[in-house]
Amino acid sequence: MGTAVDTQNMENGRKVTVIFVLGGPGSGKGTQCANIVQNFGFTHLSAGDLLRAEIKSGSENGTMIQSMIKEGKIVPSEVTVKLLQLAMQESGNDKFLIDGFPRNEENRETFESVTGIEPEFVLFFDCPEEEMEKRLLTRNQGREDDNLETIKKRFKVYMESSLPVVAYYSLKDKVRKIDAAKQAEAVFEDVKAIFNSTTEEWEKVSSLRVGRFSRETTDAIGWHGRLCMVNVKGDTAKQGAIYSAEQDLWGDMKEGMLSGWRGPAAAMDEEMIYLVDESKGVVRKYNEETDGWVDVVESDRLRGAQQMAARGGRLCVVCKDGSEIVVVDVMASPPQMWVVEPPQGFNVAAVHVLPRMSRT
Ligand SMILES: Nc1ncnc2c1ncn2[C@@H]1O[C@H](COP(=O)(O)OP(=O)(O)OP(=O)(O)O)[C@@H](O)[C@H]1O
Ligand SMILES: O=c1ccn([C@@H]2O[C@H](COP(=O)(O)O)[C@@H](O)[C@H]2O)c(=O)[nH]1
Repeated sequence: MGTAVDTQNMENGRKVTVIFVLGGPGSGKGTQCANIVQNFGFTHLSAGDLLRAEIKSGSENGTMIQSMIKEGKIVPSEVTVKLLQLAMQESGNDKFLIDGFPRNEENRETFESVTGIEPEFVLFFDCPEEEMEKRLLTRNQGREDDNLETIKKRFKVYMESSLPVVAYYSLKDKVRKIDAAKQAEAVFEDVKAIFNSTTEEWEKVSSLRVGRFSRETTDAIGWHGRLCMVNVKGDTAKQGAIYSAEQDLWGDMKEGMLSGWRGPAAAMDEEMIYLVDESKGVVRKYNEETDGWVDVVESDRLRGAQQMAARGGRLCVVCKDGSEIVVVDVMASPPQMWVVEPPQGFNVAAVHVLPRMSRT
């Protein structure tokens, strides 16, 4: 394990991420940790589960741990920290949810000083006592401590010893509080929002089959939750593939969509794909049912179109080497077109349409 000397959050030379998951007994920590593991690639280490496994293993500490758990008391820090360290080393992962620990200030100090690890943040499940009591009494997992007498003791220890740990991290702005009284699915929506906003990482998706796509210039367009990619925009032979984000699957692009992809393209609000046939100066839209492209409007101005953005019923097409943008209002009947020139001495390098662009 790392030490607190000069490395932080290092374990055997690798950087580790630790999130403490705290909350009262029965607040739903274990339930949500299972969801997080499935969605965000963490390893779940429940301190309580590790202690219970230690009892079962017949270790010399087993009897002491068992009586502490029965009384709802906190097992000495060195025992729990050792079990956590070992589990981290054995896991092979570098991202851990440590559930139900630290339970008091001494646990926290021991963990930080022994491992040199500080949590990325603390996920705190806030739940009223009556709700937690109801959940524990109906948990039905054969736990010796899920009886009213021990539950009351656990609540007392939680209030007196565990909440100060939450307060400590709160002062460090590390607490992410969750309303845990909601239905489990709704709680997970809130949990997801926290993880999505804090884990700024690229997630790997399934690979495109090797050789399917040559590494030429690629157009990639988001459309109905899919990503449509072609490797050449113009009139020449090209390859196309479609990735479904929901299924995490790549598939072939339909023949008509691919063969008609003859210039810059853009999806209007992810719904309708438009393109400009750069050699003919024709705006077309894609019809999924017929797998064909339908002419919308034609203009010499659009010949040689290079880039396009679409939003709010309008297309902005970069033409003439960036010296003009042709705006096409495809919602008007018939479609309207006008030219916007960049300031004198400037050329358009890229075009994006911000959400506030309106149709009026
Ligand atoms: N949001 C929820 N609404 C209703 N029941 C829930 C909810 N979340 C979990 N439960 C149920 O409540 C019980 C306790 O949940 P869980 O074991 O996840 O809590 P915990 O915080 O890990 O408890 P402990 O600290 O005692 O280990 C379980 O039976 C679980 O199925
Ligand atoms: O860090 C810890 C975690 C747990 N305990 C003891 O185990 C029981 C059950 O814990 P759960 O988190 O509910 O599974 C708890 O009441 C403590 O007695 C501990 O001492 N230290």
